[in-house]
Amino acid sequence: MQLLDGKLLSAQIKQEIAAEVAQINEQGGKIPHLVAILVGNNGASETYVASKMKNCEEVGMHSTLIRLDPSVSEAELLDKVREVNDNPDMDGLIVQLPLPDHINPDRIMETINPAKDVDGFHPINIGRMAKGLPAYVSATPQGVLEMIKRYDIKTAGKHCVVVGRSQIVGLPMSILMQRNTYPGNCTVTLTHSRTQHLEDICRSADILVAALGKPEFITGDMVKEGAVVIDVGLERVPDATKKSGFALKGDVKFDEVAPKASFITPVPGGVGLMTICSLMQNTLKAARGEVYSR
Ligand SMILES: NC(=O)C1=CN([C@@H]2O[C@H](COP(=O)(O)OP(=O)(O)OC[C@H]3O[C@@H](n4cnc5c(N)ncnc54)[C@H](OP(=O)(O)O)[C@@H]3O)[C@@H](O)[C@H]2O)C=CC1
Ligand SMILES: Nc1nc(=O)c2c([nH]1)NC[C@@H]1CN(c3ccc(C(=O)N[C@@H](CCC(=O)O)C(=O)O)cc3)C=[N+]21
Repeated sequence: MQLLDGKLLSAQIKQEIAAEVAQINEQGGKIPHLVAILVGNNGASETYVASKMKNCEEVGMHSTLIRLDPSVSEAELLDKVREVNDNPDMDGLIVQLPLPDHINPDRIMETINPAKDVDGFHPINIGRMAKGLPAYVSATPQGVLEMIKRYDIKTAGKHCVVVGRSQIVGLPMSILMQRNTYPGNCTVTLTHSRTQHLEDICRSADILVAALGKPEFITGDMVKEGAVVIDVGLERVPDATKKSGFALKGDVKFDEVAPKASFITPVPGGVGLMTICSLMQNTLKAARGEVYSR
């Protein structure tokens, strides 16, 4: 079993990004600037957004956090999004999910300028990604692809099973893995809560991507010997022995699954760190006008 080490990879990628930002700086170019909008004060969201901002600063990029009250109206949030769209200094914009129930996330995502949509959530980016055209790719699936590439994992002809069909993780993951490029060329099965015989389908996976948000759902008996196991799940479960009062759990029961897997991601220290790297890579592309010229 080999660990897919998100800590190691993300440190390497951050060095690469830092070198590129330094070069831009020397040449008097535009320093990439990522903006995050955080509505309310959900504990997990606070942590992730803070980490995104901190990572940007560490690689020499600019970052701005816009905090809004949970009672903010959809119209006010849309105005903020348009303000960032219109600010030429701001290259990338993420609106942290989940949003309060009174705000329609689709309306927000459709209002973000696709050229600044470093999350890859705008329908234009999802459509372009599906067609294999230049696009911002959803950060988590892009981070998973980067891991597969950097560990030189073979994907052509393999059966890839994705558990979970969310628009931000499972669905784009399945589209990317079936494309006619590396990493891809898999035969993909996309599963969800209505899937029958899920255990059997998981057992037939050469590459298993768990993104359902149910702590330790994937057990040892659901995994084939030698499978590549990617755990996207990240849940806070109460744990009195921890100072924070919670432990972080993935969707995979690591102790049971790891001995059977050829490669496996840990949680924490796996996919989450790669997600942040993807956001910074996308922001760099945005500042350079690589995907869309601005
Ligand atoms: N590491 C990272 O960077 C990131 C981690 N995450 C984590 O990944 C997990 C998934 O997040 P997200 O995609 O947003 O989740 P969602 O809750 O949006 O989607 C969950 C998906 O899993 C499916 N599902 C739920 N229960 C089952 C089940 N018992 N069997 C099969 N499928 C099931 C749902 O099916 P249905 O469609 O039928 O409801 C749905 O498609 C979470 O733990 C989240 O915290 C998320 C984003 C980034
Ligand atoms: N618009 C938007 N874009 C997102 O990219 C987005 C989002 N909304 N909503 C929530 C999910 C979740 N997400 C993570 C980011 C970093 C870690 C991460 O850094 N994880 C570390 C540390 C975990 C910890 O210590 O809490 C790890 O897994 O090792 C995890 C999860 C981005 N998301």
